[in-house]
Amino acid sequence: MHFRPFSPPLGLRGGWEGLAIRPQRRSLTMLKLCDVIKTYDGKSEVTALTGINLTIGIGEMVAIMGPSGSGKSTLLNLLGGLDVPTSGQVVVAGKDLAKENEKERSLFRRSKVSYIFQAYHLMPTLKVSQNVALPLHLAGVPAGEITRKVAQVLREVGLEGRVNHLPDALSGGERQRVAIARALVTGAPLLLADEPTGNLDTARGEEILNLLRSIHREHGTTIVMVTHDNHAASACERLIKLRDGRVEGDSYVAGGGR
Ligand SMILES: Nc1ncnc2c1ncn2[C@@H]1O[C@H](COP(=O)(O)OP(=O)(O)OP(=O)(O)O)[C@@H](O)[C@H]1O
Repeated sequence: MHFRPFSPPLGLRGGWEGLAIRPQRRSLTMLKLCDVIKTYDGKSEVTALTGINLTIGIGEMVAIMGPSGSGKSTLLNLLGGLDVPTSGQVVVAGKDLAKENEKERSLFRRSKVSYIFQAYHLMPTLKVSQNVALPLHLAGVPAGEITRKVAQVLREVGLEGRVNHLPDALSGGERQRVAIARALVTGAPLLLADEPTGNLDTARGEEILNLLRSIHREHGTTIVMVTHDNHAASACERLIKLRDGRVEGDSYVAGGGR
């Protein structure tokens, strides 16, 4: 991978915010973290994140890497509103999530954030089309609209021939494509991915990365992906490295995200 150092060029002393490969989107902020600290209470207190400051623009595709225990999952949980910081601010799509109650955060998550995971997390007793339809049913979308949207996203991920299969009858790559279709169907502007290629062989992993890149390009979805894999990270435009709960590096990837 070739990284461009993450420092503003002359004339952009205010920072990267506003600098754009596609300026109409990048000038707007999707995620902003200010002085974020996250500690977990237990027998002894663990500080998982310590003083994170980060801005991610609308339409960016970002990889988060770091050793085990460096705080990647904790960060992803905060970005998705699944957890709140111990102190500091996490603003997602203009909303300070710590100021919302659990019900408001849950409604916010449903419309703005979608997830994919290493282990797919599909409902084993539901067919492909039913798995993909689930978030729309939960949101009370009318049946006709659900049928149309599900067919559309299944076409987009190349699974139109698998609508009536159960997850068990699919390959790992196909299961991840179902999970991506389920993420896509709500039209959420932020997609959080936790090791999305972690269970796949190289070829299947490449297909998933290509699909994510295409979603990012076609829909302008902001994608934040935790990964241990350098190759997966190079599919992104920007790499944020965590170590010991801090941002150790933040750089743009030459040719990433294309
Ligand atoms: N619910 C929790 N309670 C207590 N400590 C936790 C909890 N979740 C995470 N931690 C601790 O916080 C630190 C950061 O954990 P986190 O899971 O965010 O790291 P990670 O970079 O995602 O690790 P991995 O790559 O192994 O998944 C670790 O020291 C972990 O043990």
